[in-house]
Amino acid sequence: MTQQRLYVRLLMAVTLPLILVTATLWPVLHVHLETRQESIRAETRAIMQVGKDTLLRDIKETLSYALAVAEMPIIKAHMIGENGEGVDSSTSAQLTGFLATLIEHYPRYTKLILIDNQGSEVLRAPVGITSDPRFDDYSHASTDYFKAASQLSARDLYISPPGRNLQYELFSGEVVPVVNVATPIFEQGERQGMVLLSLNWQHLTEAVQQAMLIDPDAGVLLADAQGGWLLTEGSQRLPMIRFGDNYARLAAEPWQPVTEQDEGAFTLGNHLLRFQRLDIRSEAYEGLTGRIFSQDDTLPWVLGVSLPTPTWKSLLQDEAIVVWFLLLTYSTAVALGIYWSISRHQQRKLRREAQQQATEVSNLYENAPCGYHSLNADGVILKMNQTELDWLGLTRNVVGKRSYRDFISPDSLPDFDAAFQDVQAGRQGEAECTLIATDGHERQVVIQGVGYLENDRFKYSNATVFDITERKQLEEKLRAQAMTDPLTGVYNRRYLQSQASVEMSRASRHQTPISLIAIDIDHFKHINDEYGHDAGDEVLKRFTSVIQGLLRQEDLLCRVGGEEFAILLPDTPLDKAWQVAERIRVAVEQTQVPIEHDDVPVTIAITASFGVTHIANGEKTLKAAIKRADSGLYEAKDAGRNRIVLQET
Ligand SMILES: Nc1nc2c(ncn2[C@@H]2O[C@H](COP(=O)(O)OP(=O)(O)OP(=O)(O)O)[C@@H](O)[C@H]2O)c(=O)[nH]1
Repeated sequence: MTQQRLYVRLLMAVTLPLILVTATLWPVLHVHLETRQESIRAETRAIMQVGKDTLLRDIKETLSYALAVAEMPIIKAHMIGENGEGVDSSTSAQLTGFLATLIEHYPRYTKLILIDNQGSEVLRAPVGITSDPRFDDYSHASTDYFKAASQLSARDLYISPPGRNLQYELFSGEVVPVVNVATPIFEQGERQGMVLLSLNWQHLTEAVQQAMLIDPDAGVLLADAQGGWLLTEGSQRLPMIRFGDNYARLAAEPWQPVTEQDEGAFTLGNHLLRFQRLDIRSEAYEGLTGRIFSQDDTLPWVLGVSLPTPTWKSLLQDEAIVVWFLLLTYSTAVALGIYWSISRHQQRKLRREAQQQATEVSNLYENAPCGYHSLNADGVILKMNQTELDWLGLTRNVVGKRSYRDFISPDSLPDFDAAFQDVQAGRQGEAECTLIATDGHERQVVIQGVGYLENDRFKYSNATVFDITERKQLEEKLRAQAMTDPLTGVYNRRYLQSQASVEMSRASRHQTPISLIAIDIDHFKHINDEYGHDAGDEVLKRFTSVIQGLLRQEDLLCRVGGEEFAILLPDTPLDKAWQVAERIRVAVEQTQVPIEHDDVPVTIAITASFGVTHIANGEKTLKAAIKRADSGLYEAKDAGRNRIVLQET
């Protein structure tokens, strides 16, 4: 159970910090990601603008260039000459050189041709480059630009679709697409011919691409209205696509949204694609030109740029420091969590063990086989264990209210007070006392106390209380056994000796008489011999019982030998002692002791002989008195037994 709780805590320690740290860092990272996404959007906008500017600038320059050529007086004059009285050969050579210089100066133009109204070339630069490798007769009459430009007014322009139809140029064996720009030449209100200026489309698109690839991750898209790919290089997503391929078919997914709106941006996979449709006919050219014509189905073009969008993965890959910080934060949080779980588990374990120990100690204290208590300087109970409370029949309410002395028997109080004084002085104190419970029950105890002092001032005492009642009772029993005869229960000779000196000195002090009777059962040997030893024992018991029934409390009956007894009679003169002896003699004589002999009930009659003497004041020991009494006893035996003989001192 405890182990399971530890596992749950460890699980929480791992998951909770992860959740908390993630919850804290998530919004920050999210904002960071959004900022980066926003910056990517802004970057695509900027790249688009650069691309668009580059494209339109080159187109615009081409248009201006074509118009400028058509407006040049020398060219107009040359065309009038061509159409009329003829041209001067030197002027023609001069013009050819001039046009060749123009083309050489601007390498992005592949050719410049002056064409008459019939479609025949008048002049071209550079000389030797045909409009198409398949043309031999230099006639442009069937071309799209000738047909279109023949219909145009002054300053109108025709732009052919890039690389459409036969508008290619051959450079060093490589065919490159071109855009043909044609504009009519008017002079004196008459159409004198047209100017054809071919723009190297590859040159233009490379310039556009170069401008747009300011971010090496950028991908450039340029397609015509039909989805024809207008770049010489492939795109990032379609590296194999080449000029003229059908982008709309090869990349239907991004193409679809492009056809639905003029401009916009959308996310495709992990790329952001921004696009804009450009119709060069409607772009403003600052009033330089008249109308601009082209083939309707190829315009507008679509210019686009794609940039990889930041993802969580790319964000973390780019932000190595953030990743390390995150890992450090996570591992620190998890480590702290694990440390917290384990230390808490250990703490709980230690607390549980401490509680268990405290309970055990408390149980030991409360239910110890001895009493414990603490008293203040006035002897008032400050603390008492359950054992002692039970002994005294008290409840805990007594704490702080009752004095411990209230439960000490009056005869024990001096000993208790003396011991308590020792304790208050900082010494060990010990006293044997009798405790009296609320129900009057007495208990013999030994109290061992020790005092606690602060700055030599007594604060409280701690005492251990041992119940010695049983020991006392045992001692008493042993003491009684040591003083009594085990067969008859009367006192023995030792007790007689010790007690006699007490009684004799008391008699001497109070000047009172004291007497001694010696008794011996007659022919006791015969009883033993006749009926057996057990019967003799029975006689002895009955004999003492009869005598005790005739004595006072203070008289002392002792068995001093086998069948010999003595009675010490305090405060008794000799004549009274004789009367007592006579009373006993008669009673013994009348006693019949019933016994079983050979399974037959029989009775034994007994008699006894007595020697009686008085103990004089001043006699120090009993010895002489015993001797006298014995002497009387022997006389009584000798005289026939069952009689009393007095022996004067
Ligand atoms: N049954 C029993 N006999 C005891 C005990 N103590 C002593 N005796 C016996 O008491 C007898 C005493 O006998 P004796 O000293 O000869 O005296 P007696 O037979 O009484 O004769 P007299 O005193 O002359 O009358 C002995 O046989 C002892 O063995 C005892 O505790 N029990």
